Amino acid sequence: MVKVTICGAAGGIGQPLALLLKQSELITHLALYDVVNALGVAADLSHINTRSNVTGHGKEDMDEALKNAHTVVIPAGVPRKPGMTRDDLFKINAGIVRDLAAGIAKNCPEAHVLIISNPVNSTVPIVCEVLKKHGVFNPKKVFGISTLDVVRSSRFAFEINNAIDPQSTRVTVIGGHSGVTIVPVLSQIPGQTFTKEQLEALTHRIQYGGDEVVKAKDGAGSATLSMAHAGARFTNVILQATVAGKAGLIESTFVNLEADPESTAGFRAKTHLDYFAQDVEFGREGVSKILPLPTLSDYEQLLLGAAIPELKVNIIKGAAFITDDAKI
Ligand SMILES: NC(=O)C1=CN([C@@H]2O[C@H](COP(=O)(O)OP(=O)(O)OC[C@H]3O[C@@H](n4cnc5c(N)ncnc54)[C@H](O)[C@@H]3O)[C@@H](O)[C@H]2O)C=CC1
Ligand SMILES: O=C([O-])CC(=O)C(=O)O
Repeated sequence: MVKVTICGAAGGIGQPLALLLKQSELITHLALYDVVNALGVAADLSHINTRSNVTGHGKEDMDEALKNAHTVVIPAGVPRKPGMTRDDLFKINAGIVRDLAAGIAKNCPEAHVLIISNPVNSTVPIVCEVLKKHGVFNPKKVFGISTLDVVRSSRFAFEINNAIDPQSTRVTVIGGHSGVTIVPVLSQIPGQTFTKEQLEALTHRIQYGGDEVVKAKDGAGSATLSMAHAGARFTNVILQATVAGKAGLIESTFVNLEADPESTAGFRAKTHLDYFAQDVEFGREGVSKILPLPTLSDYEQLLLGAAIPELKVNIIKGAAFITDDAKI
């Protein structure tokens, strides 16, 4: 039995993500949890002729939705409106993610937890702290989904240089998932021939790709379809590695560096960061290896230098939200 639960399944991301995951041969049970309309979305999706069973779970049914899940994907929470930063979402989303993490600790403590809800740089530490409080934290199994930054990098690079195949070119994106904390390592794209101006414009567009969508949607939310694509891509990688046992799969993702203490010891000593987005190789248990940082150009070194202080503030804010007397 491979049960995948989506929390926030009736939302802008949740619905297309559920649709994409309904295509997966590796999922036997797709559980859709939301505080509104989960039953309707589940009934609709359940008519699609693939093998997985679909169940819908409303507000009072979180425990059943999460019970024995193999993987939990979390796009629950509010999206941005124009003029907001991702950090502005903390006020509402921190509490939502905290309560879902407590539900995971209780109902599926062994699950792989894939977090989409923003601000990812803070919501991932929140989930980890809650799981720690319940004594069930496994750093190899908690991931911030930063795949949309990777997807945008390949697509935007292709728009400048058509020789780069947008589907097969995987760009490493390190740091975090907001503004200057997003550091695309474009120097490592094979055959890249960007001018300095192109490189700077491309980097800026990737760092602020989310704002491009927020502005275009003009008050109706942020990226949903491209995020569902990115979320399904990452979830499928996790399932391929953990269920099908496929070796050698690599994606950039925001993780707790305790997932691979040996290979990250030097980086942690230098930066004092406990979380970072970096290329990860996956295995049966989740993180198999956090790969060493790729060689960075001088420009990318500067970007990393700018990312670290903001990342640190975001991480501390998330972890500090789960205090000793936090209601979990
Ligand atoms: N990691 C990334 O790259 C990206 C992250 N996001 C983030 O994803 C989140 C969701 O975005 P959208 O789907 O566009 O928002 P949305 O508002 O369309 O959907 C969110 C869903 O979460 C549900 N929800 C709220 N509280 C809940 C709770 N306690 N338990 C279960 N479900 C709950 C809502 O009822 C709603 O259906 C936002 O925080 C957004 O910033 C969005 C795009 C990219
Ligand atoms: O920009 C936002 O608020 C949503 C997001 O994380 C993205 O599109 O990268």
